[in-house]
Amino acid sequence: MSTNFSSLPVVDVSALGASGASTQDTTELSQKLYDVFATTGFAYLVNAPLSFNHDEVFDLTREFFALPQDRKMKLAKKSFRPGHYNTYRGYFPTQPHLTPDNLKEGFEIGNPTADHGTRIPASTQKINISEPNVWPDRQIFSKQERLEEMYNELQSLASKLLSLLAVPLGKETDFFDSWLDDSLSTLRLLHYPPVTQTALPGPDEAARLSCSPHTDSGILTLLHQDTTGGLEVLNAAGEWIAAPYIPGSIVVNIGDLMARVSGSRFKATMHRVRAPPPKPDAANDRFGRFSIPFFFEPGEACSVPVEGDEGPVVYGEYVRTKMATFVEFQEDSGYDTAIRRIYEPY
Ligand SMILES: O=C(O)CCC(=O)C(=O)O
Ligand SMILES: [Fe+2]
Repeated sequence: MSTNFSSLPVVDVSALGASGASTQDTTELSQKLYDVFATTGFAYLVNAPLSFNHDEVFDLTREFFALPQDRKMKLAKKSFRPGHYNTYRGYFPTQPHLTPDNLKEGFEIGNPTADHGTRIPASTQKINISEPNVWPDRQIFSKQERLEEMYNELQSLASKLLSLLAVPLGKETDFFDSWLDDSLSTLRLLHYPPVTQTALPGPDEAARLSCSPHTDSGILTLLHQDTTGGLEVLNAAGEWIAAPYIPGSIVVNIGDLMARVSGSRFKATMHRVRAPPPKPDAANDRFGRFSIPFFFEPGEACSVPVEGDEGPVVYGEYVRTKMATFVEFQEDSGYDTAIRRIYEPY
């Protein structure tokens, strides 16, 4: 359980980009990160060393989601299109036939430079977590290379943050290095469509959500969110604290695995997203909220030592156990039949 915070701390990470950062700057940053992960479990990072800004990242996201639905569905995971080979990477559509508090579509990519030649073939595994990425044709989506660069930069930023946590956690400085061999990190573009004004709750009604309360499962998450707002984080008193957009910031939070590795010193804090209201110029802008979480994860074969537990966790097995409970990863999500029922009733 996190502490009783009323807002999220802001951490300046400029020391990560400066080639001449002093040892003192790095030690201070490392202590600061330890403190926020041990209290709120969530923070805003500012001055991160990235080559892209929010405008670029959200223009690219918009370009992807503006593709015609049939082009996006060509990239759909097998659970939505049984004839497809991709089980883990690719597109997932909104699922209005399921609970309404998870209304989102997304596109997920893994390590663009991974060597897929030596991996277990998809046919022997229900979910192939190390499969290659799938992409739209370059003629209809021009930003594949840029997204791959973003993935690599976020992986590098997350790796630097992780390495700073080794010493305050009482580990050797290179403790986490081997974790990142064949890392399974995921970059996920997300679009939460707007809900109608009438579907939004009144002042005394429960929040209408587009992402239900959860903790993230991996090491840590780096999140770009647009200006819409709606992200909320649960404090120890059981209050949902708003985490609005802060210009130029990235939200960071601890995942379940890292909380276990730290012997519960770090907090994997519960969070959720409120449904976005319609845009004032809805006639010209049909989109709701965009966000881009980057889930930083170890390699499939990584043996993760968790404190106070029965033994190390092999990361690939951990992911598969979790995935088996997610409806979008069932062999047949019911998407095709249910969507036909909703849109083609006769
Ligand atoms: O969209 C957001 O702000 C948060 C998304 C999130 O928590 C997730 O995908 O795990
Ligand atoms: Fe999350």
